[in-house]
Amino acid sequence: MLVRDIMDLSLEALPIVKLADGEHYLNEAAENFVEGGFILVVDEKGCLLGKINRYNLDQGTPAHKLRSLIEPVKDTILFNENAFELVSYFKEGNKGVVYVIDQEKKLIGAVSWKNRAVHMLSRIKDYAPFFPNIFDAMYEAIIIIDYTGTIIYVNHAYTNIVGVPAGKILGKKMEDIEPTSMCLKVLKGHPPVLNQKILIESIGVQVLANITPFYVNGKLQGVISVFRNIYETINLSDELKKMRDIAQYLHNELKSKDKLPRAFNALVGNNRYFREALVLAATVAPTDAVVMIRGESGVGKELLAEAIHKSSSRKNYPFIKVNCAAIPESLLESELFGYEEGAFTGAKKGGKPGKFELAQKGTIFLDEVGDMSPAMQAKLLRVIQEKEIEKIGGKKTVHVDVRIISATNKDLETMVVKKQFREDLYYRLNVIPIFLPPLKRRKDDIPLLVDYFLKLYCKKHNKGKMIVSSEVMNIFLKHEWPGNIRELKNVIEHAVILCSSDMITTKHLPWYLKNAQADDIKLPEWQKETLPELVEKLEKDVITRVLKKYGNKSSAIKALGISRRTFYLKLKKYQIDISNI
Ligand SMILES: Nc1ncnc2c1ncn2[C@@H]1O[C@H](COP(=O)(O)OP(=O)(O)OP(=O)(O)O)[C@@H](O)[C@H]1O
Repeated sequence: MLVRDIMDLSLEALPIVKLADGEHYLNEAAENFVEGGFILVVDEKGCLLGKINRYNLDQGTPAHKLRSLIEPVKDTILFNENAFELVSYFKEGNKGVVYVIDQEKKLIGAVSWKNRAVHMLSRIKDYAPFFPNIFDAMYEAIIIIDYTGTIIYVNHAYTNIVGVPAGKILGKKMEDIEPTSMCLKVLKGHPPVLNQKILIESIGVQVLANITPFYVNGKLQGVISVFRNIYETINLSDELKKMRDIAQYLHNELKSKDKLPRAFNALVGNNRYFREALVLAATVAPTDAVVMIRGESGVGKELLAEAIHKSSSRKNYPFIKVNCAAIPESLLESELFGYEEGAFTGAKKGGKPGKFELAQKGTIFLDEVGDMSPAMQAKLLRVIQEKEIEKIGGKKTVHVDVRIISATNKDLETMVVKKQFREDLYYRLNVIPIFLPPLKRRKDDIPLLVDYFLKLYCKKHNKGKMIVSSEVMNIFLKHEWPGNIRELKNVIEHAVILCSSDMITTKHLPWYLKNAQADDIKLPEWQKETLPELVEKLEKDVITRVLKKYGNKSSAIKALGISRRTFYLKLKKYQIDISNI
């Protein structure tokens, strides 16, 4: 430790008189320094010239007179000196201050005998007996050689990393153990080594080392080498790289989050694959591209379609949804294209506009598009190609300017191969496919979604803040969520309505989730018995029941599908008394 590291009196705090150009200036500290004692004298460069007794000095004393009053300052120490030099000075009973100067004698500051670090350092010798324990606790290997090149110390980590017991090398010359050792080179004047990869040739181990000489009273005493196994470092740097990749990924995530238009705020989730889908959707939203959203029921396809619409130039025009699976085949055409008055019996007066017409300048969302009949597929293809519709019973065509977003849960590719879905329509609709992952593939989002829906439904049902118990959260995390986010949303609403406290517990869950939990609890009880024990129990139970059901042995043997001999053996084994049957 260097003196500069423990200096406690700064230059400004010292009473200084500066001599310059035949004049002198007292610094602020010196002007307030009214009591007896010494004022330090420096030249115009700040070099320490000596000290003057305060009583011999006042503002009016001419500069040339001051020089004759200067006495030498003995208590100085170099800025870069080892702090222990200073400690020994104070330990000798000296009180007061030691002035710190640099190589050019420029005054830098001072250390007072009240300095806390000085007092601590003066006690360090008390700790000296523990130094071996401290070094052995270190993760880095330490080896020390003295100025003759003799190995005087190695710690535990050294033995572990190098694999040589301390007893085999202590007291030996480094020259004999490792003639090419860097420690020897540093001892002979090679510059200190900092974080360098070094090969310990005698054992073929690569280490990352710091090797430095050490001095006492300015005299070289030896060299200390501190190193760690390079493989550890490689592992650490791999780890670091991984962390960097994660950080980069999160950074991109955040960036992409920032980039997502406001309409996407309705889609809650941070899962990587989910966010990637959103980023793609947000990118294509402002274009007029035809988008197909793929994913299981309840994953948020409609919500995403709406977000795309709301982030497009069509946002001030309608967003019309058509569920192609929910509308009977016979009605789908009139739903989509509308009809003229009198088109068929039962047709409304004045006719009816179709969804395409209603969506004029906006977006039509064709949900479950994979459920369309081949005839409807042909009609839809025509609308996409011609951008025109023909109303049922109508003679004219109507031009439509509508963006199409479709969605399906079906495996359209297989349907195309099996000729169940038109290939040309597939390519028209599937221009930009966006896949939304099912909830079971993004379970990391469950806590976030739970929180979101809790807030939503507590507000809707005028309830205070609620949380879910950890047991409930565990059930949620284990459940496979076949109904995806829709199911989770419903479960939370169900629980919020039933819960009258501030914590949702298992009793507020729908029965099937409660059962999932019950199954889990039962399992360990079952497992108290071994499989053969359970099989025997079941066998006895089945034989007894079959006997009771048929009332006679021959029918029971037939129903059980076993031989007469096996049957009697089992009766004996399980001590089944047939006289009661
Ligand atoms: N990421 C999400 N954040 C918040 N709510 C969501 C999210 N995804 C879906 N939801 C909600 O879940 C419910 C189901 O979503 P949506 O109707 O969009 O799913 P879908 O995939 O279109 O389902 P289906 O195929 O059955 O029509 C909706 O109430 C929706 O608001």
